[in-house]
Amino acid sequence: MTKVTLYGLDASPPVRAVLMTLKALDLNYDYVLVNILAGEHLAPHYIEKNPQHTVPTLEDNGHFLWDSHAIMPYLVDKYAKNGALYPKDAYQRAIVNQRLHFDSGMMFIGALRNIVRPLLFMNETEIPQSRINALDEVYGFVETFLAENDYVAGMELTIADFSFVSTLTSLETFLEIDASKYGKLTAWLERMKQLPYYDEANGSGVAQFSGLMRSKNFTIVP
Ligand SMILES: N[C@@H](CCC(=O)N[C@@H](CS)C(=O)NCC(=O)O)C(=O)O
Repeated sequence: MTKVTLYGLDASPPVRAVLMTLKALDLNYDYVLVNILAGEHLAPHYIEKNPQHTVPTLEDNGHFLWDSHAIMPYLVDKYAKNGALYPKDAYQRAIVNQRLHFDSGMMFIGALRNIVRPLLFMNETEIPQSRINALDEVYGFVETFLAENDYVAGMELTIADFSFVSTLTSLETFLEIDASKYGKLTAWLERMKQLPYYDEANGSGVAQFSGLMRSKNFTIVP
């Protein structure tokens, strides 16, 4: 029987995106905690697996792969009974890829990491308002993606939804999603929360993330 190993911790958004994929595919997996807050990702045995020392990392049959945006397509291509989560049609797949790049570059690095890294690793407690404004811009883009779609890359659930929901629910720690302004985004979030594996794969981890951030007693400054 197939068994893969995921290295990570629940507070990490890209780890949660991979957890949602594993659950959606109903795959057997081992989960190895890598506590990046305690520096465990810098241990030589972890760097041997992933020299970029990020979480998540996937181990499959002696092979190592990192970056959630590479891991999720791999899992679907290799293990899904059907390709719905990562469509085979070239155009549909390209749309999913575009969304994955949007998450990777604009939402995760451009918006979230810009806020989180100084709080967690540089002992800063003030967040410039301009970084919060970047979140509003992101919410606006996602609202546009959802204008005529039930899910972020079309009418069907895909791995792009897993990336988006893990990042967006984390961004909410810093800027609430205003339902009157972002109706489609709010409705999609509710749809995602109905998934049977949502709480286990994303809900509890995002609560940990949010608690950790709030423990830094940050303030937003002009
Ligand atoms: N694009 C990567 C981002 C991975 C990432 O930056 N993870 C953070 C935790 S959320 C991390 O491992 N930080 C520790 C480090 O960069 O050394 C992905 O989607 O997997």
